[in-house]
Amino acid sequence: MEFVEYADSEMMMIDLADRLASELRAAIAADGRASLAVPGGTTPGPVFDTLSAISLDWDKVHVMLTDERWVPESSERSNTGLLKRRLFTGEAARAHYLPLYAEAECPEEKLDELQAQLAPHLPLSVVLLGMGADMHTASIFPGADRLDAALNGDETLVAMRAPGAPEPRITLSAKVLQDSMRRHIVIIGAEKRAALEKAQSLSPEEAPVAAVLKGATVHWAES
Ligand SMILES: O=C(O)[C@H](O)[C@@H](O)[C@H](O)[C@H](O)COP(=O)(O)O
Repeated sequence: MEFVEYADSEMMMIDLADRLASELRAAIAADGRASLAVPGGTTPGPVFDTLSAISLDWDKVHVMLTDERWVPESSERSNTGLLKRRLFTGEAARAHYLPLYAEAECPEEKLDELQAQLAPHLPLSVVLLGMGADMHTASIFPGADRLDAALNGDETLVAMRAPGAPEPRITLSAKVLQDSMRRHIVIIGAEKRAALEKAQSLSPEEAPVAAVLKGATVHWAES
């Protein structure tokens, strides 16, 4: 694991966007196309703002979420809504979106359909992840109902219900995340830095982010 510390989060977001763009260009040069997975939540918005303005062959890029809350796009909690507002605009409007949500009461009803859409775009070329102070990443939460399947199973997508998550989640499995050789984790603040340090000595069951640290680059700023 590489740890990169920045003087402030603004510099971090710009540098991270540039790195992601470079890695997407490299994947396109090597394979003729690229696939990118990004998180939702409150941290990555500024990365998307910068990345969306960068010129590259976005029409050769397929983008998916690392995880989604099982809510319609119109919900303010929708990660899809976040991407459509802040990533799929400007240059990146030409990218192709692979959804992790479809209209249904619960994610289990749509798992097969959604997984089939993702399959042609795996392994992922580039992955950006967030992390919670509880050391979850994507929607792989400690104490979640299908934590073992998400950490140790062969499924691409796992439906999760976790203590503290207001709605059902759907998440890429640790296997899918580990299969990407270009993996970045972006965190802000002293609490998350301490949680990341703690996670390095815990099991993935206790600290799910531990399952994706090997080979990852962690980007951190105090604020
Ligand atoms: O749906 C989500 O919330 C994200 O996809 C999730 O994986 C996020 O990366 C962590 O929960 C950290 O969230 P913050 O960046 O808001 O702290």
